[in-house]
This record gives sequence, C-alpha cells and structure tokens, in this order.
Amino acid sequence: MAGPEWESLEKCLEANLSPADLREVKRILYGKETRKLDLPSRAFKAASEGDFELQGYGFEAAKEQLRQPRIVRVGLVQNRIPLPADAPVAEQVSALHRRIGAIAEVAAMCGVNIICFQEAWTMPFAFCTREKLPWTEFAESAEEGPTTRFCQKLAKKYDMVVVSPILERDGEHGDILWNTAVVISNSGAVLGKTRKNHIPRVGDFNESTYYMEGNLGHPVFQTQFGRIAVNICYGRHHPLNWLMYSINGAEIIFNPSATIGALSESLWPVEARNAAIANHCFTCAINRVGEEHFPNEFTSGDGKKAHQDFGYFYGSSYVAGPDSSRTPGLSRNRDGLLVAELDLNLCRQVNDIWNFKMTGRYEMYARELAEAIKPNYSPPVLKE
Ligand SMILES: NC(=O)NCCC(=O)O
Repeated sequence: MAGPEWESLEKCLEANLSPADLREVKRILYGKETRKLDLPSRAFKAASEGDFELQGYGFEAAKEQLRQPRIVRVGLVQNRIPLPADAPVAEQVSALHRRIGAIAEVAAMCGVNIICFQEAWTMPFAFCTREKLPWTEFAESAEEGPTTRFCQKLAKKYDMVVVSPILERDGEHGDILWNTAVVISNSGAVLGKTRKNHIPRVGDFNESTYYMEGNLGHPVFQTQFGRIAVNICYGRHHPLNWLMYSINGAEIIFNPSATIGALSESLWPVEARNAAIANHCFTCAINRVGEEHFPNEFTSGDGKKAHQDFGYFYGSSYVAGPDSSRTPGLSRNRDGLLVAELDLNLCRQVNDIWNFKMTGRYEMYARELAEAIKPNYSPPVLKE
C-alpha cells in the first residue's frame, strides 16, 4: 500500500489520462464538476507559509422563484499531529491548538461559516495501544474544557460555527469517557454535543477499551447557516446512522474520521458520497494525515510482530453533494483546509427529482426491524 509518496488519486489521474478520458472518468467518479472557488491570495500565501494545502470548490443549485439561494461555506481541516505522541500531554494539546488556530484564521479569510476538525483532534489516535495513561488524560469536559473554550474564542472571533470532535470526560456521570463532537455556535455559545454511535471492533481500532457507544441519538443542530449533524468516523459504514441524521433534518452531515489506508481507503470515496446521494444532503468526510508512532509496542491480534505505529492516515478529505457531485480530495500527505461553497437549496431540489424520502417506505422497515430484533424472530425464508 502506498505511503506519503503517492500524493492523491486526482494527481495520478491527471498525470496519466488524456484530457478526453480524464473528463469522462471525472464525470463518473466525481459527478457534475464543482466550480473552483476564487479564494483570496492572502489566504493562499498564509497557507503556503503555514505549510498546509488550501483548495476551494463550489456546488451549484438551480435558481428558484420563491427561495433565495442558501449559500454556506464549510471548511474541512485535516492535519498530522505536530508533536510526537510521547511529548507531554499539555504540550501536545497546546501545539494542536496553535496549529488549528492558524488554519482557522485562513478559513476565516476564505469566508468559511462552519468549520469541522478531524476526529479526536486534540490527541494522537492512541486507542490502538489499549493503554490508559497517558491517553485518557487528553479527555476534557465538552462544556467547559480548555479545547471548548479555545473553540468558543475562534467561533466568536471569526463568526464561525465550530465542530470540535474530542475525547470527552463526562464529569456529571462518573467521569466516563465518550467520543464526542461539540458544536459551538458562531455566537460563541455551546449549542450542544453529539456522540459517536458506532464503535469499531476492527484492526487496531481498539476504541471499545476506552468508551461506549453514544447515548444521545441523532441530534441535529440548527445554526445560522443551516442544519448540521455529525456522524463520527466508523458511523459512516452504517447507512441507518446517516439516515437518522437526515430524517431529523440535517442538510450537512460532517464525518470527522481517523482511518488508515490498509483498512479503508477503497471505501472512503464511496461511503460519504453515497450517503449524500441517498439522503439528499451534503456530506463532509475528514480524515487525519500521516503516521503516528507510540512509545510502547502493541500487538494487533493477527499473529504478526508487535509494532509501535498505527498505519498510514491518508487524508483525502472531501465534500459530496446530493446530486452525486463531489469535490476532489485534499492530498494524502499534507495538512490541509478544504473550503466548499454549498447552496443548500440543492438538497430539496434533488429530493424533488429522486424522491428517496417519499419512496423510503420507512413505516415498513420500522415494522420489520421491530420484529427482526426480537430474540424469537424467525426470518421469513421460504423453502420448497
Ligand atoms: N476511528 C474509527 O472509528 N476508525 C475505524 C476505522 C474506519 O472506520 O475506517
């Protein structure tokens, strides 16, 4: 499997296909072409000085007679950990705050209204180790922790909604841990939080050692810029998880993730794109970048040698629209900010064409699923 030297699928296609072939391949793999955004040159300069990639694309919707366009700019941030995983906890958190602060400043220059960071953005993805200390020390209060306070300042300063996925310590309920995204309004107030509903039990993603499946259902956050929801990482493999956020009214669903190439890179371009199509909404898939090395060796339960690294986090963050269009991905090997301009009117326009909500037959599935989960259920398999 390729490491950092293989920059991106897009670069590979562009380097190896004729313009005519590239057009057809992109038509199928990327849908209707997204417009390149004209972002300010000072933003590109700051990104280059800060050594991160900046890309911007716009999704189009048809003009309507009765509704004005509902334009919103989202910012997706992917990044590597700036300090090694064995640096002191407080130093790692501060370094990440500084890094994300610099990227958010550029997002503000680009007119971003809602910004979302990667899963558990304040820490290395240490759940592979199965060790408790020092990793549980990265957990913070969702309402009052230093990271939420930091994000509240960003939100207020830049008039931007901030989606901040953290490891949460719930002091009100026995100090237990959750994998949580805190949603902060552009006013600076904490709008609420949502928790990861599906916990991976695959490869080195030993997250069930640390926290339980979320208990907050599928909340949707009404912001000044549209209704948003957060489907954290492994939840993207569960179509019903996306569906429930959409049924509750989400127009944009963020999917902050941490996943590695050997496991999921072939799933990555499909799942969030399919969710946007199936649910008539926008989806924003965000992954971390690079390799993370841990002080102590751990095993993967696969008979192979113990090792100290997780694997290659391949970035490739992208935004997908309800009409099957999607942006190119950020690179596999650099920190980056992806800005996408969405016209939320596109969601209802595509709904009116394809009618997946109208034809969804939810009452039938509700009835059948209610039966299927009963211990004495017998599937209606007809035999000769
Ligand atoms: N963080 C996380 O849930 N990763 C699981 C692996 C995957 O979903 O690709």
